[in-house]
Amino acid sequence: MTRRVRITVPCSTANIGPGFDVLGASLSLYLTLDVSWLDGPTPAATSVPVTPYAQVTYSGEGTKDVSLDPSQNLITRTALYVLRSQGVMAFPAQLSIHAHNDIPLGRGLGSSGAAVVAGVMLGDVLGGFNMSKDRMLDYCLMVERHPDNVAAALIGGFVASYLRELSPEDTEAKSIPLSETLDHPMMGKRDKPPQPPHGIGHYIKLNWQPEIKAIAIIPKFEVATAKARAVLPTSYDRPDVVFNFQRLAVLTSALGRSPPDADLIWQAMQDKIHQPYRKHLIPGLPEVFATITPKTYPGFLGVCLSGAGPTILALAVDNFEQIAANVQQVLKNTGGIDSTWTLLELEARGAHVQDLLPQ
Ligand SMILES: Nc1ncnc2c1ncn2[C@@H]1O[C@H](COP(=O)(O)OP(=O)(O)OP(=O)(O)O)[C@@H](O)[C@H]1O
Ligand SMILES: N[C@@H](CCO)C(=O)O
Repeated sequence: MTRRVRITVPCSTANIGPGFDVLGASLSLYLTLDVSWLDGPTPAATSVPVTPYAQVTYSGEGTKDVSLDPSQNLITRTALYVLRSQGVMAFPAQLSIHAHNDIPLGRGLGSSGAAVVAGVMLGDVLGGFNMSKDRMLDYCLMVERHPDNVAAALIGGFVASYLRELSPEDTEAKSIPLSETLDHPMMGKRDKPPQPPHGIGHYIKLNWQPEIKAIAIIPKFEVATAKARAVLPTSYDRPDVVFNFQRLAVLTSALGRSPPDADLIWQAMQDKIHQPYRKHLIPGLPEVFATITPKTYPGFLGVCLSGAGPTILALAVDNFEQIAANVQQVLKNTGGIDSTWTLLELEARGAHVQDLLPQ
């Protein structure tokens, strides 16, 4: 019998100023997969075709760039990793996947995190594994190593997360799939990749006042996360670390208070760990940070780089159009950068799978 499901994954903003690789919030832009396949016995390891087959179609953001080859596409590669690590060596028969993506790629809104979460959920549903979200997070962290985006996209809401320190054996197992499964031409292999260690990622949902909205000002160019991580130093001075700790502790509570305290939040969203090193990747960013304060716009709460950038995220309870227009103008005038903007809300639900009626 043909089975049909829809997988919905929200975008996410990571860091929110001082919470580098710690804080994430899922927001109301989505990647959806409409999936159908012939539900039946899974192929035995010895009878699998070397090349995985799935009919993949795609619309929305990234249509020109994203590969439709299931052995190249991040979503299908991740799904295959989940399946193969549990002994299911191929996709089911007559698998068809239509991805519709509203999350712009390489802009700091967690497009890769959403693709990884979608891939893990796809592998789970195709294999019928019924994994818990905690276990899915382990799988996500085998592919995307910082937990902030994937934890927020998977769980939903405003999320703080950390990675457990792994034993040497677990660390070894954790390093295998990335190199052997995703970065290598694994699709020709019949070996079963190792499963992730259990409990790699830990998280807690934090309160976020629903009146706080996220204005995403999205420059019309991409910054690859790998490039934006490569510019960061490998060690920091103690005053800079303490500066971030102090603000991070305050911010995790401040965004949950009503009414939000604009002065407290604006200060608490300052950062010395990643934004100063990334500013040359986004011309005009220092001017944006210097120009817009709670004094210049009532209702404005704070501003930061979204994830690794280049999107700028302004939090506010009012004056959304004016704040967005001001950021766009500063980016244009000082950096020569064109941008679009959109108003997003916290998405509390996180990634989910919906059964659809067979056609
Ligand atoms: N829907 C998708 N389908 C397939 N691959 C995708 C999809 N979305 C993103 N990717 C892959 O992820 C890459 C972008 O990842 P990158 O980490 O650089 O940016 P980001 O996730 O948008 O930003 P950030 O991590 O800062 O939030 C794309 O170039 C593409 O390879
Ligand atoms: N915490 C990550 C998020 C980007 O995916 C970073 O800032 O590099």
